[in-house]
Order: sequence, then C-alpha cells, then structure tokens
Amino acid sequence: MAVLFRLLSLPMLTLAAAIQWLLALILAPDRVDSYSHLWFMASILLLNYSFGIVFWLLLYPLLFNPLRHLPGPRDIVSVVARSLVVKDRPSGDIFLDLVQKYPRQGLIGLGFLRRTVLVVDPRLFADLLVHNCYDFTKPRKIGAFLRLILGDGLVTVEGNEHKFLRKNIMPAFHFRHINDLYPMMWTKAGILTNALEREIENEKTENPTGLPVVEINTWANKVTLDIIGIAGMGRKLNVVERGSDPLQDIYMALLEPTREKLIYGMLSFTLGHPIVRMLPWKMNKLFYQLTTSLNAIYADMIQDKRAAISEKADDHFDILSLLIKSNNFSDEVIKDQLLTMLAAGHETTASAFTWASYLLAKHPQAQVTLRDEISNALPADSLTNPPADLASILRQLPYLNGIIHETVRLYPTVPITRREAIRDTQVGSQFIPKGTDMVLSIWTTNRSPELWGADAQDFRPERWITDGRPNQDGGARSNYHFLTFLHGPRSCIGQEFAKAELRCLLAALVMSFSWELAMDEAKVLPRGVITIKPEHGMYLKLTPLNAKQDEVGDVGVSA
Ligand code: HEM
Repeated sequence: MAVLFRLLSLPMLTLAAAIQWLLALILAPDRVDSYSHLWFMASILLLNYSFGIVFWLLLYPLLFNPLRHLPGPRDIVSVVARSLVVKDRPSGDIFLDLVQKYPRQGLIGLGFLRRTVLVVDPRLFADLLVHNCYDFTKPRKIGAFLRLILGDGLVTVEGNEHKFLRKNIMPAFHFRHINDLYPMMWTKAGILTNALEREIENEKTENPTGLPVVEINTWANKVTLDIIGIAGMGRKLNVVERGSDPLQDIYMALLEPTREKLIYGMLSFTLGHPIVRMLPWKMNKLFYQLTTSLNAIYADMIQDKRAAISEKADDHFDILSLLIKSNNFSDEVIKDQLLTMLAAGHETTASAFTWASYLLAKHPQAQVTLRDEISNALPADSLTNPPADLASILRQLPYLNGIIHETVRLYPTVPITRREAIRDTQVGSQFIPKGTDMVLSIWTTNRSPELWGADAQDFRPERWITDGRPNQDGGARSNYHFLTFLHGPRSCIGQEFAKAELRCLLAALVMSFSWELAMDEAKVLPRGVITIKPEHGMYLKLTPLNAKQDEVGDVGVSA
C-alpha cells in the first residue's frame, strides 16, 4: 500500500509525465514536433494528473482502501475540522452524536477518502497508546502548528528523541518531588484567595450598589503560571500579586479562544501551517510576534539560570535546573522544553480549576459537602499555618478527589487528540495503512453512556469514592474509559502535578468563599484549538466566608 501511495503521489505523477515526454521525444520525434512542446508537455501532465485524481477520488476509496468497509460518514469536510468551528455547543458533542449514529462500532471511518479513523472502542486504545504507540506520531500538520507554541518540546518530539527526553524530565515529576511542592502550591493558593478578597473589596468600593463579580479563569491562569514558574524554572513570577506579567499576557493572547483563532487553527490543521503562513492574515503576524517574544524571554531565563548554577547560587530542583545540570542538552533544546512545560503546565490546570469552580457553582450542595470535608480535615487557620502532612491529608480526602476527577472527566482540558500511522500497522484486527489519521475523542469516551452508564453526563463526584476512600477509576470497568490524561508512554507527564495543584487551589477556595454563577449559563461554552476553556470567561459571584485572613507570606524560593 505504501508503494502505491508513493507511485501515485503528485511528485511521482509529475516525474512520470516527464519520463513519458522524454520517451515520446526519443521514440516518436516527428509526431512530437508536429505539436508545440509546451502544449505536448501540458497534455501529458493533464493526463497523468487526471488519472491521479480519478484514482484517489474514486478508485482508491471505493476499491482499494483497506479502511473502505468501516462504517461512517463520507463528508467532504471532515467532522474533525467542523468540530473546531461549531457554534453554540461543545465541539466534543459532535463526536458523541456520531457514536450514537453508528452504535456498537470499534472504529468509525471519517471523510470521503476514508483516510481518518475515529477510535471508539476502549479496548483498541491500548494498541494505539501502548502496544503500538511508536507506530504513531502527532500528525505532521498538527505537529507543525503545536511547534509554533511549544517548540520541539516533550509534546512534539517523537521516537527515540522522545524516549530520551521523557527519561530525563521524569525525575521532576516523581511522587516524592510533587509531595515537596505542596507547601509552595498551598501558599500560592492562599495568596490567590487574598487577592480575590481584595478584588471583591475594590469592586464594592467602586460600585457599592453593584454585584461584585470575579472572572475566575484569568485568576486561575495567573496562579497556575506562578506555580509552574517556581516548579519549572525556580522563578517567582508573582503574577497574582502584581496583576500582570508579559508571560501571562502572551499566553492569554495565544490561547484565548476567539473565533478567528479557531479558524486559524482549523485551517492550519487541514491545509498545513506553511500554507496558512503565506496568507496575508493578521493572525500570522500576531503568532509570529508572540512566539518570538516567548522565545526571547526563555532564552534570557536560561542564561540567568546557567549563571546562578555556575556561581553555585542555585540549589533548586526545578525542571530547568534539572535539565541544565544533566549536561545532556543544548540551550536551544532546553528552551523548547520550557516553552512546552510552561504552556502545558499552567493553561491545562487553570482550565480544570475553572471548570471545577463552575460545576461547584451549579451544584451548591456539592460545595457545602466539600467545605464540610475540608473543615473537618484541616484546622481553621491552616491557610496561614498548614499542617506538616498537608499533602497526605489532601490526597486522601474522598470528596475533594472525587470532585477533581469528575471535573476532568466531564471537562477534559485536551478534548481530542490525533495520531498519524508512520508505518503500516494494526489496531485490534484492523489493518491501518501508513498515513492514516487516527482520532481519539477524549470528551466522547469520558462522557459515553455505554461506558459510564445512563448518568454519564451528570456531575457525580461520588462515583470516585468506594467505602469512603478515593478510587482511581470512577467505577468504570477499565482504565481506558477515562482518557483525560491518556495512557502509555505519551500520557500526561504532569498529571500528578496537576492534581496536587487542583487539591490545593480548590481546598483553599472553598475554605474562603461560597460562590454562584454570575452569567447566563447558555454562554458557558468550552472552546479552544488545543485545550478547552470557557469561550466567554467564567464569571462568579464570590462571597467571603471569614473576616479577611492575615496576608499569606511568600514562599522561600529565590529568583
Ligand atoms: C488538568 C491538567 C492537565 C490535563 C488534562 C493534561 C492532559 C494531557 C494530555 C491529554 C496529554 C497527551 C496529549 C497528546 O499526546 O495528544 C498531555 C501530555 C503532556 N502534558 Fe499534560 N495535562 C495536564 C496538566 C499538565 C501539567 C501540569 C504539566 C506539566 C507541569 C503537563 C505536561 C504535559 C507534557 C510535557 C505532556 C507531553 C508528554 C509526552 O508526550 O511524553 N500537563 N497532557
């Protein structure tokens, strides 16, 4: 099949036309001379290309494609592209509709040419994500787009380069190391609640008759950036206290899900970014400027860190120190890892925190239950005076952990992922030819009634609790029914880090405020090119529970 693809590709058809023209010149020069050479060549090219078009658009999909028997829609604009720009409903729901339309299928074929496959049966995920993991890579067009923002970091590199990097970065995400980060995360959570109280006070002063309302997603981005700033680079960014930071401004501008950005992402995924980059479109300039600024900021940070390490003024165990001290990587490679860690490590968790606040606003009783659980487990002054075993207390709280897992089940920050087969391979008993685009809808799997039962779409933190203790599978029959962090060698390296952050942030928030939604619920729509966040922000009315707490001190990390 791979040979067929190569033989009938555009360059090969062009080469064949050139060879036919030469042969004609040698074998029948008189007949060729009776036409203009240009006209003759154009006719041969047209003939070859027409054959290519008939083959690829008709013969291949109907007679030769090994995926032709798969059930599924044969639309010209694939559902994958349409899902990015769908209006008024979550993009992931389009795949849920599809799975309902083609019930009990392991694989669903997509698009007219049947070059894309939606993997539905969780038993097949193991082949894609674990057993034959390195037979698949991120699709080239998507990889090129991701590289704009994430550089050649852990998310975008492939094969042996990926194995080597992952092994070297893994120690920063070790269980013990995450445990050591809890006090810092807790302090940052306290700083956030103080900042929120101040914002509410300011709003009350400025507008005494109005309702003090807070847009929580922006605050979530600030606090998670502060946390990854320390864990990733040993840097105190202090965005929550300072109100803004160039890094935060750049990430907001890059990842804010506007319609124009969604269309830009969709076109880059379908046509390829090199083509989109040639269009006279202000988005190209914007992306270029933002990513150039990011690269410059990280290059400076690496210089500073190298200087601190060589002066022995750095005893941190952050990701940047770890990579520099390993002596395995150039500054360029390290910069790309920072690009990846900072983006993958703050926006994702910020979004999960935002969705958890939303779900708790919609379910006031769950908020009360969580508050009771936290106040029974932690002393009242614990925001300023945390217990020594904070990490183990928070890790064992059933309702807190249930809320976190249920939130990321219903709102997986990365709702869809794709892979391209880089060689002929197999998923279950289905032969997958090289070049096939495999789609995994995390959103659909996590919300599937077949896998999670009739209440799959409901918010039920209790499904993550067994005999009063947190469980890890939500009562599902297989790990593969919960895909939020994926599985296997390309699973999320930061999942325990994210859960630790969410435990601290949610516990601190629920200890300090009660809250309700302060916007029209119809406007709460998850949207984004790579990760999802609320398209119109998340406005909450927060009511402080206690008198203002003492200012929370800063963490002992030097810049
Ligand atoms: C709720 C929060 C998070 C969610 C839902 C999430 C989800 C994911 C998913 C689905 C992937 C696989 C993407 C793919 O292959 O298509 C992934 C990979 C990754 N995540 Fe996360 N993530 C979260 C938080 C974090 C954090 C906090 C960090 C770092 C501090 C992080 C770092 C990474 C990295 C480096 C990869 C690439 C791993 C590899 O390919 O080896 N993530 N994440």
